[in-house]
Amino acid sequence: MIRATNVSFAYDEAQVLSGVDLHAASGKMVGLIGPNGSGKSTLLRTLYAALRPKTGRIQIGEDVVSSLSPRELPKRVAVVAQEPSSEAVMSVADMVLLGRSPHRSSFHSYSAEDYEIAADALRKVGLRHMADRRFHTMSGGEKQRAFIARALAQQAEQLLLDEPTNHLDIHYQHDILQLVRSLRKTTVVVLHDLNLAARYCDELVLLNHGKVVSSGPTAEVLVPEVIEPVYRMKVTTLYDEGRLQLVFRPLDRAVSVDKALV
Ligand SMILES: Nc1ncnc2c1ncn2[C@@H]1O[C@H](COP(=O)(O)OP(=O)(O)OP(=O)(O)O)[C@@H](O)[C@H]1O
Repeated sequence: MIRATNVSFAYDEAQVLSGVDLHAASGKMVGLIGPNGSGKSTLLRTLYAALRPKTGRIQIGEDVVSSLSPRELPKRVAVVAQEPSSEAVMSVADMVLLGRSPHRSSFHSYSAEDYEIAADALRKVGLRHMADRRFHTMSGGEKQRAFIARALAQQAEQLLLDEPTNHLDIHYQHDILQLVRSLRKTTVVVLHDLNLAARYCDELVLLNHGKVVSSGPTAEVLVPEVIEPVYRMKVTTLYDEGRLQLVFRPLDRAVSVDKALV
């Protein structure tokens, strides 16, 4: 379980989050959505204690996140963040094995079980055949899948993902989110694509200007009257094989300028 209660955060003087609440129940997948700059990544960083909120509280299960030691935290929470492209010369297998670091004791090498878990994680993201490749020679999409494999190898019950479908083609966007969903971990995932959010998330939290505009079951948040003013787009909802999908159209500029002048 992950719970953020009344979280506020500012970079220097600039207030970025104000009184944000988020709850991901055990085994549920919660999507964090909102326009550019609305505070999604900042909120995610507070969830894994990379940033300390000015006010409010973050709980992972029964524990306040700031009380977890640097060794305990990665056993509880695995993160796939927006990473700067790494030029580190290591094999894909070694990169994924890093996910096992929190589980091995200091000065001990990886166990046979660690290698098996890392191999299994690579298999799950479809990269087992690339285990010996140099990580820095992989494509953006392959790197992204390797980062997800590293998070899987961590075997944490909580999973935090910041735009995990970045760089992935349409097949792997769905493939990765299907995989994440099948894991039944407690997941908070930042997504820009509202149709991916519609398909894979149990619940959504919609941020705008650092505040929660709407939260709850996916189909209750993804309604035109909520989405249109936040994204400034015309939205039509439809059901494809029983699944909610959204179709977007730019607002008529003339109409929106007229409205702004009224
Ligand atoms: N390190 C930083 N120092 C100062 N301001 C920052 C920093 N990181 C982010 N910001 C600002 O905080 C606000 C929220 O940024 P954040 O990255 O959390 O938004 P986001 O919703 O994830 O955006 P995007 O969808 O564009 O990735 C933005 O105005 C951004 O410019």
